[in-house]
Amino acid sequence: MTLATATKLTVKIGNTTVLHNVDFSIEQGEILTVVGPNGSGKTTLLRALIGALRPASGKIWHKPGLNIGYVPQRLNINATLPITVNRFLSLPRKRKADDIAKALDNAGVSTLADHQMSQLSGGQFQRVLLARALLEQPQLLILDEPTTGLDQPGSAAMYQQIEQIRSNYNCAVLMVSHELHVVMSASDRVICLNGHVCCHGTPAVVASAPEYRALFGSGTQGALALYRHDHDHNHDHNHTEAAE
Ligand SMILES: Nc1ncnc2c1ncn2[C@@H]1O[C@H](COP(=O)(O)OP(=O)(O)OP(=O)(O)O)[C@@H](O)[C@H]1O
Repeated sequence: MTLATATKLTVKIGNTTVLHNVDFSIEQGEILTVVGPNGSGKTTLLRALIGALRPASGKIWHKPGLNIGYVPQRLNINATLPITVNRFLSLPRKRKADDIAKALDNAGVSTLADHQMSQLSGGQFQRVLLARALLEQPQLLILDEPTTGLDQPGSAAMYQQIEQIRSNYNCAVLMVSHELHVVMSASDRVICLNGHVCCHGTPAVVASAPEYRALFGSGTQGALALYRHDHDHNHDHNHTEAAE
Protein backbone atom coordinates (compact mmCIF):
# COMPACT_ATOMS: atom_id res chain seq x y z
CA MET A 1 0.00 0.00 0.00
CA THR A 2 1.36 3.41 -0.98
CA LEU A 3 1.48 5.93 1.90
CA ALA A 4 2.73 9.06 0.14
CA THR A 5 3.89 10.16 -3.29
CA ALA A 6 5.52 13.12 -4.95
CA THR A 7 4.81 13.57 -8.65
CA LYS A 8 7.03 15.84 -10.77
CA LEU A 9 7.75 17.78 -7.60
CA THR A 10 9.58 21.07 -8.17
CA VAL A 11 10.43 23.26 -5.18
CA LYS A 12 12.00 26.70 -5.40
CA ILE A 13 13.55 28.65 -2.57
CA GLY A 14 13.90 32.26 -3.68
CA ASN A 15 15.13 32.07 -7.26
CA THR A 16 16.84 28.73 -6.81
CA THR A 17 15.26 25.51 -8.00
CA VAL A 18 16.16 23.16 -5.15
CA LEU A 19 14.15 20.16 -6.37
CA HIS A 20 13.34 19.56 -10.01
CA ASN A 21 10.74 17.07 -11.28
CA VAL A 22 11.17 14.62 -8.41
CA ASP A 23 9.02 11.47 -8.57
CA PHE A 24 8.92 9.47 -5.40
CA SER A 25 6.74 7.12 -3.36
CA ILE A 26 6.90 5.32 -0.05
CA GLU A 27 5.17 2.05 0.68
CA GLN A 28 3.72 0.63 3.88
CA GLY A 29 6.39 -0.91 6.13
CA GLU A 30 9.50 -0.10 4.09
CA ILE A 31 12.67 1.70 5.18
CA LEU A 32 13.55 4.19 2.46
CA THR A 33 16.68 6.28 2.73
CA VAL A 34 17.53 9.45 0.85
CA VAL A 35 21.22 10.05 0.23
CA GLY A 36 22.91 12.94 -1.58
CA PRO A 37 25.60 15.58 -1.13
CA ASN A 38 25.16 18.60 1.13
CA GLY A 39 22.65 21.01 -0.35
CA SER A 40 21.16 18.40 -2.70
CA GLY A 41 17.62 19.01 -1.40
CA LYS A 42 17.16 16.10 1.02
CA THR A 43 15.69 18.18 3.87
CA THR A 44 13.68 20.16 1.33
CA LEU A 45 12.11 16.93 0.04
CA LEU A 46 11.13 15.87 3.58
CA ARG A 47 9.70 19.31 4.36
CA ALA A 48 7.70 19.36 1.14
CA LEU A 49 6.33 15.90 1.98
CA ILE A 50 5.06 17.01 5.39
CA GLY A 51 3.49 20.10 3.84
CA ALA A 52 5.90 22.63 5.39
CA LEU A 53 6.98 23.84 1.91
CA ARG A 54 4.74 24.51 -1.05
CA PRO A 55 5.71 23.01 -4.40
CA ALA A 56 6.34 25.44 -7.28
CA SER A 57 4.83 22.71 -9.44
CA GLY A 58 3.97 19.05 -9.17
CA LYS A 59 1.99 17.29 -6.47
CA ILE A 60 2.30 15.70 -3.04
CA TRP A 61 -0.25 13.03 -2.18
CA HIS A 62 -0.85 11.37 1.22
CA LYS A 63 -3.01 8.33 1.89
CA PRO A 64 -6.17 9.79 3.46
CA GLY A 65 -5.80 10.02 7.27
CA LEU A 66 -2.05 9.31 7.15
CA ASN A 67 -0.32 9.92 10.50
CA ILE A 68 3.20 11.25 10.07
CA GLY A 69 5.82 11.47 12.83
CA TYR A 70 8.60 13.92 11.88
CA VAL A 71 11.98 14.27 13.57
CA PRO A 72 13.82 17.38 12.35
CA GLN A 73 17.58 17.52 11.95
CA ARG A 74 17.75 19.92 14.85
CA LEU A 75 15.34 21.74 17.12
CA ASN A 76 16.33 24.76 19.13
CA ILE A 77 14.78 24.99 22.54
CA ASN A 78 15.69 27.61 25.10
CA ALA A 79 18.53 26.05 27.12
CA THR A 80 17.64 28.11 30.19
CA LEU A 81 14.06 26.86 30.27
CA PRO A 82 13.62 24.34 33.12
CA ILE A 83 11.59 21.54 31.54
CA THR A 84 11.77 17.79 32.04
CA VAL A 85 11.61 15.24 29.23
CA ASN A 86 8.17 14.13 30.49
CA ARG A 87 6.83 17.66 30.39
CA PHE A 88 8.39 18.36 26.97
CA LEU A 89 6.59 15.31 25.58
CA SER A 90 3.28 16.59 26.95
CA LEU A 91 3.56 19.79 24.93
CA PRO A 92 1.65 21.18 23.13
CA ARG A 93 -0.97 18.68 24.29
CA LYS A 94 -1.24 16.50 27.34
CA ARG A 95 -0.32 12.85 26.78
CA LYS A 96 -1.10 9.76 28.83
CA ALA A 97 1.76 8.64 31.08
CA ASP A 98 1.59 5.14 29.53
CA ASP A 99 1.92 6.53 26.01
CA ILE A 100 4.93 8.60 27.02
CA ALA A 101 6.55 5.61 28.72
CA LYS A 102 6.01 3.44 25.63
CA ALA A 103 7.44 6.11 23.30
CA LEU A 104 10.50 6.66 25.49
CA ASP A 105 11.05 2.93 25.73
CA ASN A 106 10.86 2.51 21.95
CA ALA A 107 13.27 5.41 21.47
CA GLY A 108 15.69 3.70 23.89
CA VAL A 109 15.60 6.43 26.56
CA SER A 110 13.15 5.11 29.15
CA THR A 111 15.41 6.21 32.01
CA LEU A 112 15.41 9.86 30.99
CA ALA A 113 11.77 10.77 31.74
CA ASP A 114 12.60 13.01 34.69
CA HIS A 115 15.79 14.52 33.30
CA GLN A 116 16.03 18.16 32.34
CA MET A 117 15.97 18.73 28.58
CA SER A 118 18.90 21.13 28.90
CA GLN A 119 21.08 18.41 30.42
CA LEU A 120 20.67 15.84 27.66
CA SER A 121 23.55 14.92 25.37
CA GLY A 122 23.06 15.49 21.63
CA GLY A 123 22.29 11.81 21.06
CA GLN A 124 19.83 11.66 23.97
CA PHE A 125 18.11 14.80 22.71
CA GLN A 126 17.65 13.22 19.23
CA ARG A 127 16.11 10.15 20.84
CA VAL A 128 13.68 12.28 22.84
CA LEU A 129 12.65 13.94 19.57
CA LEU A 130 12.14 10.44 18.18
CA ALA A 131 9.94 9.58 21.19
CA ARG A 132 7.93 12.73 20.52
CA ALA A 133 7.32 11.62 16.92
CA LEU A 134 6.29 8.13 18.13
CA LEU A 135 3.55 9.67 20.28
CA GLU A 136 1.73 10.37 17.01
CA GLN A 137 1.41 6.58 16.43
CA PRO A 138 2.89 7.25 12.99
CA GLN A 139 2.20 5.11 9.94
CA LEU A 140 5.05 7.04 8.37
CA LEU A 141 8.07 8.08 10.43
CA ILE A 142 10.27 10.73 8.81
CA LEU A 143 13.76 11.20 10.23
CA ASP A 144 16.14 13.93 9.04
CA GLU A 145 19.65 12.62 9.71
CA PRO A 146 18.80 10.70 12.90
CA THR A 147 22.44 9.96 13.68
CA THR A 148 23.82 13.51 13.51
CA GLY A 149 26.43 13.93 16.22
CA LEU A 150 26.47 10.24 17.18
CA ASP A 151 29.68 8.20 17.26
CA GLN A 152 29.84 4.98 15.25
CA PRO A 153 28.49 2.61 17.94
CA GLY A 154 25.84 5.22 18.74
CA SER A 155 24.65 5.41 15.15
CA ALA A 156 24.71 1.62 14.70
CA ALA A 157 22.51 1.37 17.82
CA MET A 158 20.19 4.05 16.43
CA TYR A 159 19.67 2.16 13.16
CA GLN A 160 18.85 -1.00 15.13
CA GLN A 161 16.37 1.01 17.17
CA ILE A 162 14.76 2.27 13.96
CA GLU A 163 14.29 -1.30 12.68
CA GLN A 164 12.76 -2.26 16.02
CA ILE A 165 10.39 0.71 15.83
CA ARG A 166 9.37 -0.25 12.32
CA SER A 167 8.22 -3.64 13.55
CA ASN A 168 6.71 -2.42 16.86
CA TYR A 169 4.70 0.36 15.21
CA ASN A 170 4.25 -1.37 11.85
CA CYS A 171 5.24 1.89 10.19
CA ALA A 172 7.25 2.94 7.16
CA VAL A 173 10.44 4.92 7.75
CA LEU A 174 11.74 7.63 5.45
CA MET A 175 15.10 8.99 6.47
CA VAL A 176 18.01 11.08 5.30
CA SER A 177 21.42 9.70 6.06
CA HIS A 178 25.04 10.55 5.39
CA GLU A 179 26.32 7.14 6.40
CA LEU A 180 26.36 5.25 3.15
CA HIS A 181 27.92 2.08 4.49
CA VAL A 182 25.21 1.67 7.16
CA VAL A 183 22.40 2.88 4.95
CA MET A 184 23.26 0.29 2.36
CA SER A 185 22.52 -2.49 4.85
CA ALA A 186 19.73 -0.87 6.88
CA SER A 187 17.41 0.20 4.04
CA ASP A 188 14.99 -1.60 1.76
CA ARG A 189 15.32 1.11 -0.87
CA VAL A 190 17.60 4.08 -1.46
CA ILE A 191 17.04 7.28 -3.41
CA CYS A 192 20.09 9.21 -4.50
CA LEU A 193 19.15 12.87 -4.79
CA ASN A 194 20.98 15.79 -6.27
CA GLY A 195 18.27 18.33 -7.02
CA HIS A 196 16.70 15.55 -9.08
CA VAL A 197 16.55 11.80 -8.51
CA CYS A 198 19.92 10.55 -9.82
CA CYS A 199 19.04 6.91 -9.25
CA HIS A 200 16.94 4.75 -6.97
CA GLY A 201 16.30 1.13 -6.12
CA THR A 202 17.55 -1.50 -3.72
CA PRO A 203 20.83 -0.62 -1.96
CA ALA A 204 22.72 -3.00 -4.27
CA VAL A 205 21.25 -1.42 -7.42
CA VAL A 206 21.99 2.12 -6.24
CA ALA A 207 25.52 1.28 -5.09
CA SER A 208 26.41 0.05 -8.55
CA ALA A 209 24.57 2.76 -10.53
CA PRO A 210 26.90 4.99 -12.57
CA GLU A 211 25.06 8.13 -11.36
CA TYR A 212 25.66 7.16 -7.74
CA ARG A 213 29.31 6.34 -8.39
CA ALA A 214 29.79 9.65 -10.15
CA LEU A 215 28.65 11.37 -6.95
CA PHE A 216 30.23 9.19 -4.30
CA GLY A 217 32.81 6.96 -5.96
CA SER A 218 32.73 3.28 -5.14
CA GLY A 219 33.60 1.03 -2.20
CA THR A 220 35.13 2.69 0.87
CA GLN A 221 36.15 5.59 -1.30
CA GLY A 222 32.47 6.19 -1.87
CA ALA A 223 31.71 6.58 1.81
CA LEU A 224 34.71 8.87 2.23
CA ALA A 225 33.81 10.93 -0.81
CA LEU A 226 30.49 11.71 0.81
CA TYR A 227 32.18 13.38 3.72
CA ARG A 228 34.37 15.37 1.34
CA HIS A 229 31.27 16.35 -0.65
CA ASP A 230 32.96 15.62 -3.96
CA HIS A 231 30.78 16.46 -6.87
CA ASP A 232 31.71 15.76 -10.46
CA HIS A 233 28.28 14.78 -11.68
CA ASN A 234 26.82 16.64 -14.66
CA HIS A 235 23.25 17.83 -14.46
CA ASP A 236 20.67 18.03 -17.18
CA HIS A 237 19.05 21.04 -15.63
CA ASN A 238 20.14 24.39 -14.34
CA HIS A 239 19.91 24.65 -10.55
CA THR A 240 20.30 28.39 -10.28
CA GLU A 241 18.16 30.69 -12.24
CA ALA A 242 18.93 34.33 -12.93
CA ALA A 243 17.37 36.67 -10.37
CA GLU A 244 15.65 39.15 -12.65
N1 LIG B 1 15.42 28.71 4.14
C1 LIG B 1 16.28 28.71 3.12
N2 LIG B 1 16.69 29.85 2.55
C2 LIG B 1 17.53 29.84 1.50
N3 LIG B 1 18.04 28.74 0.95
C3 LIG B 1 17.69 27.58 1.47
C4 LIG B 1 16.78 27.47 2.58
N4 LIG B 1 16.60 26.17 2.88
C5 LIG B 1 17.35 25.48 2.00
N5 LIG B 1 17.98 26.31 1.16
C6 LIG B 1 18.90 25.91 0.06
O1 LIG B 1 18.32 24.83 -0.62
C7 LIG B 1 19.32 23.88 -0.98
C8 LIG B 1 18.94 22.51 -0.45
O2 LIG B 1 18.95 22.53 0.97
P1 LIG B 1 18.60 21.24 1.82
O3 LIG B 1 18.70 21.65 3.26
O4 LIG B 1 17.34 20.66 1.33
O5 LIG B 1 19.82 20.29 1.44
P2 LIG B 1 20.30 18.94 2.12
O6 LIG B 1 20.52 17.97 1.01
O7 LIG B 1 19.34 18.52 3.18
O8 LIG B 1 21.70 19.38 2.74
P3 LIG B 1 22.56 18.83 4.00
O9 LIG B 1 23.10 17.49 3.59
O10 LIG B 1 23.64 19.84 4.10
O11 LIG B 1 21.66 18.78 5.19
C9 LIG B 1 20.63 24.41 -0.44
O12 LIG B 1 21.32 25.03 -1.48
C10 LIG B 1 20.20 25.40 0.61
O13 LIG B 1 21.15 26.44 0.71
